Amino acid sequence: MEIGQRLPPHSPDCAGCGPGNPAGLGLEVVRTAAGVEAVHRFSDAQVGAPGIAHGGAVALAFDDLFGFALYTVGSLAVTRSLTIEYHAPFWLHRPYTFSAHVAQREGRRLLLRADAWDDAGQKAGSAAATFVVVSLGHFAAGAEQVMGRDD
Ligand SMILES: CCCCCCCCCCCC(=O)SCCNC(=O)CCNC(=O)[C@H](O)C(C)(C)COP(=O)(O)OP(=O)(O)OC[C@H]1O[C@@H](n2cnc3c(N)ncnc32)[C@H](O)[C@@H]1OP(=O)(O)O
Repeated sequence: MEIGQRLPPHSPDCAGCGPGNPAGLGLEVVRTAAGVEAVHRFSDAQVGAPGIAHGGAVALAFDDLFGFALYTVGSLAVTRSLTIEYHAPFWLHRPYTFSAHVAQREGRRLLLRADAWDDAGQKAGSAAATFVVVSLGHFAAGAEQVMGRDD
C-alpha cells in the first residue's frame, strides 16, 4: 500500500464505506504515512439535532476508519470497545478530516486512536478503540446468512 492510495471498501454494502449502500456514509479512505485518513461531510441523512450530525453517525465514521487502519498491520479484527470524545459539534455539509492509526498491539488486542478536524483546523472529535484479532471464520456465519436469504 502506497501513501495516498485509496483503500477498498470493507464490503460493497458496508454502512461506513460501501459504495452500494445509499444509507451509508460512503467514506473514501486513503493510506497515510501514519495510518489512514478520510475527508467526510455529513449529510441530512445523518442529522441529529438540527444542522448537526448525529453522534452515532460520527461514531460510525470513527469505527469504520479504524476498520481501515487494520490494513496497515495486515490483521483481521473487530471492535470490542469504542470511546468517542465529542469536542465540538460536527456540522452538516462541512468537511471533516478523520485520521486513524494503530497505536499499540498486545497479543490479540489492537489499540487504535483517531482524531477529526474541521476545515479551520479545530479538533472536533477523537476516538480510541480496542479491536480483537479474529480469524476469517469469524465472518463465516454472517456470510452464510446473507447468501441463504431470499427476501
Ligand atoms: C470478510 C472480511 C471482512 C472484514 C471487515 C472488517 C470490518 C471492520 C468494520 C468496522 C469494525 C466493526 O464494525 S466490527 C463489528 C462490531 N464488533 C463485533 O461484532 C464484535 C463482537 N464481539 C465478538 O465477536 C467477540 O467479543 C470478540 C471476537 C471481539 C472477542 O471474543 P473472544 O475471541 O472470545 O476474545 P476474548 O477472550 O473475549 O478477548 C480477547 C482478548 O481481548 C481482551 N479484551 C476483551 N475486551 C477488552 C476490552 N474492552 N479492552 C481491552 N482488552 C479487552 C481479553 O482480555 C483478551 O485478552 P488476552 O486473553 O488475549 O490477552
